[in-house]
Amino acid sequence: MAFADYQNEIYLSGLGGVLPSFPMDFAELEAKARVALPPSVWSYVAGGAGDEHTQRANVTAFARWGVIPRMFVGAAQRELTVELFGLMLPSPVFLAPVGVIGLCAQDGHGDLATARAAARTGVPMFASTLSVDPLENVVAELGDTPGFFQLYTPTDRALAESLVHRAERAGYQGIVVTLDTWITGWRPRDLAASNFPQLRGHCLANYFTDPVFRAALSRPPEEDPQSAILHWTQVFGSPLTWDDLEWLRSLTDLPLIVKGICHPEDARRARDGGVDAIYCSNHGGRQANGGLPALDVLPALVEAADGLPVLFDSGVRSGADIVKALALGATVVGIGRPYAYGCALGGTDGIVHVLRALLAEADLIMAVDGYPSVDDLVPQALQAL
Ligand SMILES: Cc1cc2nc3c(=O)[nH]c(=O)nc-3n(C[C@H](O)[C@H](O)[C@H](O)COP(=O)(O)O)c2cc1C
Ligand SMILES: O=C(O)C(=O)c1ccccc1
Repeated sequence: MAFADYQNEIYLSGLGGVLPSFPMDFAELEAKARVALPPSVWSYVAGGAGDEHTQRANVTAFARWGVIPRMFVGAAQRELTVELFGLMLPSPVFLAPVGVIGLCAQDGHGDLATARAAARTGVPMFASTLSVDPLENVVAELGDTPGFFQLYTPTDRALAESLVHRAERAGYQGIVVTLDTWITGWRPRDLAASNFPQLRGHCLANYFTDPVFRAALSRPPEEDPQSAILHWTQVFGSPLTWDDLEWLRSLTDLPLIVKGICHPEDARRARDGGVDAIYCSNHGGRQANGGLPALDVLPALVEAADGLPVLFDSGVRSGADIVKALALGATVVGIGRPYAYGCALGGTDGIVHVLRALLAEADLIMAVDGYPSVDDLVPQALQAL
């Protein structure tokens, strides 16, 4: 079934008198999620660093590129499958790690909702360290769809090892180490409301169930959550240096991906240090304001990665954005806030809708513009505006 078929499904349902239950564009999705989410979750998810200039720039960067239409191509069938670490993925997108996705679902189990959406669409899930449900329970919902575990490297190396080995045993297919969030960026929306979900004990299940984390506490988290939260603040983030890469690499034989890379020299060094993929991202502008849009650094990173896969996220809001990121060299493209909003509106169904809508649009652009496969999406398919 082609991704574009979602369009036919929607029109056919309309002929039967059934209108779509979910928004068809990002602006409406965001507006409805704002109403659906508790204010504290909304501000955490929607907000970013500083005056959110970088967050907006991530989005507007896409508008500076245009896809050049080609005719007489006859792109009746499109090929959107991609290969990543020997896995055949049905589409070139993935669900980026979103730490509070658990809180976005009406039932408070958004990590499970995301895993079920991944299972239904074949879109891989990158499961955050910060989840409502433990990583073992999340991967159990994925069926045959691959899961990757995103690690926030704790200061306690034994805890890092424990988390990675749990992820391996549970069946994750790779480890993503996020480098840009060992400390929290300056986030005015959250500061104004003194709102930081983890400090209220949310999304800490992976720590509270971890034997190494628990061994460091004098009383278990179930009896004394405040002390457990305090301990979490002490171990959460480690300011890694290049000297730590060898240790990170030694933690697992699974594919190792480093997230938050924005400089070609960092991509080269990570490559030399033995990582399996580079993940180009500025964390959706949540960490440091005043930075470059992630899309603008992508081409140089792809060149520096020298054949290693390059994962990309930050600012993807439409199928057109997916097409452009692929053309600029991304191997796979990460969806962030849009699926959190889908989760807010309809749990698993809402996330499945967001993914299907994004993929249908990408597929239809490839059909209309004459780029029948992901391999045809090269920089020459775009013109800078
Ligand atoms: C609410 C929220 C929580 C996030 N939590 C994590 C996380 O736990 N780990 C991580 O590596 N990235 C996290 N991210 C960053 C995303 O993986 C991704 O880089 C970002 O959402 C991309 O920007 P966009 O959503 O604006 O497209 C989070 C993003 C949001 C919006
Ligand atoms: O909110 C985030 O983006 C996030 O991933 C995070 C997690 C822990 C501390 C600070 C930020």
